[in-house]
Amino acid sequence: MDATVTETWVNKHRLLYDSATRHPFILSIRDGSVDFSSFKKWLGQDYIFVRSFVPFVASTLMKSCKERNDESDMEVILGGMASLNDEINWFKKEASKFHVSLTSVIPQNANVKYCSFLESLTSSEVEYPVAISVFWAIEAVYQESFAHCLEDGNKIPQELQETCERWGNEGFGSYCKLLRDIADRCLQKASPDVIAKAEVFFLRVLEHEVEFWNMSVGEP
Ligand SMILES: Cc1ncc(CN)c(N)n1
Repeated sequence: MDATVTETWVNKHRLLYDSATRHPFILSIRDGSVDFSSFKKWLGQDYIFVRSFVPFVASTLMKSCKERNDESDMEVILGGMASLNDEINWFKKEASKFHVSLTSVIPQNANVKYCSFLESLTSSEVEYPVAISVFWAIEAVYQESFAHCLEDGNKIPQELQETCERWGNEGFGSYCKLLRDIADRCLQKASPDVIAKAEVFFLRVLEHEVEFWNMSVGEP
């Protein structure tokens, strides 16, 4: 069988894809050497990110409703919104466990840039295949990263086990696969221009994800 569009992208951009999904921060969680102050920094910044992610997902849901497409798209995206609601509550719980005050987190440069990138994609001018591909890529990076942490031989600190399971669990993996199938189905029917645009945005997601991890391990 021919490779799907997203498979082609991942293979073609393997180096960047691996930089996003096998980042030193993730590897340090897996091997237990993680610096807890980096983890706390990531926690506070990611809470802000997830709150900005919600309007983007809502705009993707709107685009899906306007398209004449498979009815199940709506359910999958709606399920994604519900899982983001859980994610927000989880961040609040985790922040209080780690004594991180979410109200005093100052968004760092990489986060601000990533959030404004997402905001630009909420425009109705951005085509559904582009938006759904971006949505898949964002979720897939976390799924692949944390699933890697959980693979055999890990030395995840006990306090971070739940974090890895949140995105590395099988259910989240199946949800990402559904998003990927939707993206591939839309891309298959899209014009060459739209496919090319979606690929560029896929690469930008990977770059933003790398910068986000870098920010978590960086100073201050
Ligand atoms: C930066 C980032 N990327 C992805 C996810 C997964 N929703 C997240 N929480 N944060």
